[in-house]
Amino acid sequence: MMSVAYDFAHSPATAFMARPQHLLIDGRRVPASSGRTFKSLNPATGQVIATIAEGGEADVEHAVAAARRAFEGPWRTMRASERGQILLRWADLLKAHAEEIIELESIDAGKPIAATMRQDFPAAVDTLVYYAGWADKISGDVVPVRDDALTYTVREPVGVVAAIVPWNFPLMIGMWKLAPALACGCTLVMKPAELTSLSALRIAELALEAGLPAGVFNVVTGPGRVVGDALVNHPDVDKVTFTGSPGVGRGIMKGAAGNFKRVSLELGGKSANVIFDDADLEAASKAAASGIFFNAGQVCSAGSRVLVQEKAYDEVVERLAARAKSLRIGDPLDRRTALGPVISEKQMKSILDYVEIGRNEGASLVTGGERIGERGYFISPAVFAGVAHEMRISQEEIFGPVVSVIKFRDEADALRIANGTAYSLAAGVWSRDIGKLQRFAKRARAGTVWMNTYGYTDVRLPWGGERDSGLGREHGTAAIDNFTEPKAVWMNLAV
Ligand SMILES: NC(=O)C1=CN([C@@H]2O[C@H](COP(=O)(O)OP(=O)(O)OC[C@H]3O[C@@H](n4cnc5c(N)ncnc54)[C@H](O)[C@@H]3O)[C@@H](O)[C@H]2O)C=CC1
Ligand SMILES: CCCCCC(=O)O
Repeated sequence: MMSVAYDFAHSPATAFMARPQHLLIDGRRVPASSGRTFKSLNPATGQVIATIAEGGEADVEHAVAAARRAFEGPWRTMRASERGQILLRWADLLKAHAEEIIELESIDAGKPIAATMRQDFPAAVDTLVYYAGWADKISGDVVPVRDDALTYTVREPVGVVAAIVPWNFPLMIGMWKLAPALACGCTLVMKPAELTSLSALRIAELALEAGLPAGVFNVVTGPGRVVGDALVNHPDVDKVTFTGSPGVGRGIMKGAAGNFKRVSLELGGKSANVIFDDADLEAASKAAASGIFFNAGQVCSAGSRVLVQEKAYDEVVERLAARAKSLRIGDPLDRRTALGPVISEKQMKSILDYVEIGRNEGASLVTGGERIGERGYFISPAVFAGVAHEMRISQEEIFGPVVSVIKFRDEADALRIANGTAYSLAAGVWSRDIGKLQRFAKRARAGTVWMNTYGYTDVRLPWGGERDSGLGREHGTAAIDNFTEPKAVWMNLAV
């Protein structure tokens, strides 16, 4: 899709970033009411790449009002098949602008461009096409209750949705929220993470080109504690769909109580990747390395704990360290790069603090865990061995390229450790014994379990967890339930 000789300096993405990045409300790019802006930095260089409108409460008010008008007007009254056609046209436009969008996302989020091309962009388009197909297939049932009545159900769009998106997969996770909500007939106000606003603004422009009516999809950029908070507390927002930290998630649940708006939360993770000593250790170690170092470990379902049975422990530690040392670290726009920077100086310091914590707790740092260079936010991939289950680096989400390798005795011990954190988003298990695999999957507290593989997601399967990993599920039919409300109808047939 993108040749190595691609000229980024004169690319459409560079031209887009050079424009003042206004909000997108009611079909128009408008400056923030306050006129204030903030700078967006390239995590690979620390340099300013764009000037973004800093939305505030007044802008949220305008956006929610526009979304309400669009919901009560063109979008809800449009034929569902026509909604689906618009979403398909949007998908075609995204594909026609693939290079620009991939470049934008890679620069803005510091993502290795080969990964954005292979994972983020295709997953976003697949999600949009999948839910475009759903648009005219959301139906209820006729439920025969009594002879003198016609009783049936319908599923109706929940209304105006606030979508609050994190910085680790802005395009993909943003589309996980956008596509089903729009297919169900809802309208949205999206608040991208302030660190990664660009792809949301660009795809919103393309949605208008595809024929999405003004006001159906609005983007208000700006700080979470202002714009996000205003959306969560807004009385005319019917639903909040959020992906981010458990702390913010708790605040959202409290704010939503005002008008009992619906809430779905995709939060943190500290997923265990469990390797029994009868597993294919080469395959398991390779997948375990990808499971933590993909996206520089900034993945909620990252396999940040690798649990290894006693006999295989030293070999797996050795293999993981070798993989970590072999990763090509560098410019996200270089297709050969495997590991890019983490998202910000703040995140880099947080991760390096955890490396110190691990050392001070007595874990053994086998490799990595240091800042690379002075430019950008690069951290060498870290492998900790001798990690005890109770250590902070085994209990707390680091959200960076740091893996804790923990030894276990038997199946019961593996399950106890795997289930022994506040999270339950995902888990992996490796063995040649199908009984072990199934017994683990049956008891693992995880929304997703991978057997002899790790990390895959697909919009057709439910995604999410419980406790500090969230509330509810995204994807598949779960998303249709998220963005619609069932209504029962009784029609009297008595003469
Ligand atoms: N379960 C999942 O799929 C994912 C979960 N995460 C979790 O998110 C965290 C990393 O992402 P961050 O952006 O640092 O999380 P964050 O919670 O700080 O921010 C996420 C989003 O919430 C907004 N926000 C911040 N404060 C807010 C408030 N008071 N009210 C409303 N919105 C607010 C931010 O602007 C951003 O758009 C990690 O804890 C990670 O585990 C991240 C990605 C995926
Ligand atoms: C490729 C899988 C990414 C899932 C989104 C997350 O857990 O951060």
